[in-house]
Amino acid sequence: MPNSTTQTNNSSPLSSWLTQLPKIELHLHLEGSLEPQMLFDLAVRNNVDLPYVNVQEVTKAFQFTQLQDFLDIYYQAAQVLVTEQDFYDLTWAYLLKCKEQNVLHVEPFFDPQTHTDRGVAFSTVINGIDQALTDGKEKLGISSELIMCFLRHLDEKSAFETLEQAMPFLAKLKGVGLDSSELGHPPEKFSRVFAKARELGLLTVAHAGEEGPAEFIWTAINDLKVSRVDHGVNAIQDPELITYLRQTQMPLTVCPLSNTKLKVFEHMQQHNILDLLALDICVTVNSDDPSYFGGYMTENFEALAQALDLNQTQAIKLVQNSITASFCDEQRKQELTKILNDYQ
Ligand code: HPA
Ligand SMILES: [Zn+2]
Repeated sequence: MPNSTTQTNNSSPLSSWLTQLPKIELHLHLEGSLEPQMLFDLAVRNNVDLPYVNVQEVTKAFQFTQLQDFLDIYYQAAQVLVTEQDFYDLTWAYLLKCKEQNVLHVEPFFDPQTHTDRGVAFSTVINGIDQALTDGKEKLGISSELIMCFLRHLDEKSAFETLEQAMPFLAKLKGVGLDSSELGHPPEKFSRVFAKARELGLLTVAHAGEEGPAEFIWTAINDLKVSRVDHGVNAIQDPELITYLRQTQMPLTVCPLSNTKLKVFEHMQQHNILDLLALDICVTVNSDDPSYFGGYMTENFEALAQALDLNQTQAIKLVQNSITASFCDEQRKQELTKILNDYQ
């Protein structure tokens, strides 16, 4: 156990302990796990023109410092995803990374409108992803639940059309979410489509309080009736909301490296995740868009260890929170809890 002055590095005891720590990921955009090499490989495979000629140029383009600049690049890169095999390969590569980092259960997001709006069939997207998740369960032992996100910069009509397209595939979906540009697009814009999704038996989550105000967290909870808030770090601006989150144990899926890359916090030392944990809020650690933000699950935990002296007790609590907040069944939750307890 490191003391408060211990600096971790990739070969420190804490670092290898964090790599082997059983983990759960609840906030991951599959399109955000598209690594530069796969981006180039798929561009060649599908004959898609990219504005970059090599990995160095991609790295240079990834120097964004706010959500919208990131999203512009993220949507452009997603254009290389065309066939069912592409969506399979993307998802499978993410699952292999999970295996490497002992991530045992995942609840990834995908953005169908990013693909259907350029002519890719909904079935192509979901079948490729679903087949990889099925194989991930069988061959890697990684359990999963899939969440379909609506793009909040698009209108309600487009979200309804997307839900309609999802109807034949409801058995492959656990829930719906809301992502993309937060400012100017409050959760209540999607109250009716979320109500319809709930009627269909889907759970709901929404990005809120990342760049947007605490008010958006309230409306995600009250209007969209979410089971978890994605990001939610701006809850700290509203003491009443903090009390509510503690009393209800409403989970927040926090993404440390994403928040510093997009300047929600200037430096990791200023990140509030451990303050929220100390306040007994159900915070969890997640990677968001790992190929854009500098790391997967282990790197996010490591960043907290380096900047905020995260200790083993806190890390275990963060994973336990993820198990509690997950959408898997009780039996799987018990299995995951046992694996975590055996690790301690
Ligand atoms: O961090 C995010 N915020 C909003 N939308 C997103 N889509 C992918 N990543 C994000
Ligand atoms: Zn996100």
